Amino acid sequence: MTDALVRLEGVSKTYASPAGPVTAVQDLSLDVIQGEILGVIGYSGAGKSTLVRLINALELPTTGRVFVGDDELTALPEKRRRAVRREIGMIFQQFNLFNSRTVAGNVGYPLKLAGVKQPERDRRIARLLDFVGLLDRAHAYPDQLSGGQKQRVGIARALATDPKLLLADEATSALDPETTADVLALLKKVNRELGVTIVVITHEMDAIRAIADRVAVMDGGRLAELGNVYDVFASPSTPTVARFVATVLRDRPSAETLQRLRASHAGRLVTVKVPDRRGFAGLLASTLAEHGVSGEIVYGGISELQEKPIGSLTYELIGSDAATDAALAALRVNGVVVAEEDAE
Ligand SMILES: Nc1ncnc2c1ncn2[C@@H]1O[C@H](COP(=O)(O)OP(=O)(O)OP(=O)(O)O)[C@@H](O)[C@H]1O
Repeated sequence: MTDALVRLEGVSKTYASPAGPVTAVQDLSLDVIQGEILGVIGYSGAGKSTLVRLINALELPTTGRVFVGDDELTALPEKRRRAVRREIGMIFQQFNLFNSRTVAGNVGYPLKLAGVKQPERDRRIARLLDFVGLLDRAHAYPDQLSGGQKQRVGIARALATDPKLLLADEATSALDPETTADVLALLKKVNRELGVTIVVITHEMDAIRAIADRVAVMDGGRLAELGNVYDVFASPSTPTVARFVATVLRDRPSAETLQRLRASHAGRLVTVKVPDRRGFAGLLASTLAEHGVSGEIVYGGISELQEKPIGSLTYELIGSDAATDAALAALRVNGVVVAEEDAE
């Protein structure tokens, strides 16, 4: 295989259900590249969990092929598939810790299963707990820990057997925003310092924005979009993707906001996308001035994604209709993406 650690080729999964067959994943082809953090996002029912179960060999596809490393899961006997599964780290929304075992006991469990003996086991547990910042809680029990600490234990346990691949299934969905940020930062450290390839399954675009290199958007079991996170955020190609992006960037005024803006601004409301290049503000100001149009920012903002600016600004433009049209046309010619907000 090339630089893909996971490869899905034309994968579909159909479940039998009392109401008839349900196709959870449909004709999905996707590579997870060695060393990347791939975000997989989609609304509930989009097929994300099924995708996880197909990658970790808990399910076999109805059609298509799945490769992990050099193994074609779809061609392996169940016993060998189980061995591949043990080499994949998993973390879950509900942490899935043993409440009757200490933190050290939870982290050491996969090592015990793998036959790692004392004192090597203790050494590895200490190293893992140090990595996730919980060395001082080794003897605590899960119910003495916060949600974020529990997920750190989950991450340490998932790393115990030195996996090349970590699957995080809604790993931060049960956490508050601050704790989510900490856990995402830890996942990034796992990726950058240990070289572990990570697939982050989530319905939260914020998580994708924070750590993913690329994002796959699933919609109705299909791959709606796959690309570099900045590109997908900057130019979403389908309405589903645009809705996800809007949840994070909140860069276009909502219908209610627009109504309020209209009540206090009589001019034409126009939103421009902030491009990833310098000189944009100057170009905008000079183009408007040339056409005798004045502009005032009434909504929007600029933030950063993958160290590049992203966002949009809504202007109220005041000038004659003809002059405003000419100014907008000139901006478009110069590559500025301009959208006139609808009257409603
Ligand atoms: N074992 C199963 N038997 C029957 N239908 C299933 C089974 N597992 C999943 N489905 C159906 O397949 C579709 C995709 O489910 P899946 O759990 O993969 O989506 P998801 O994106 O992970 O959603 P959520 O975020 O709600 O978990 C849904 O319509 C679901 O009802």
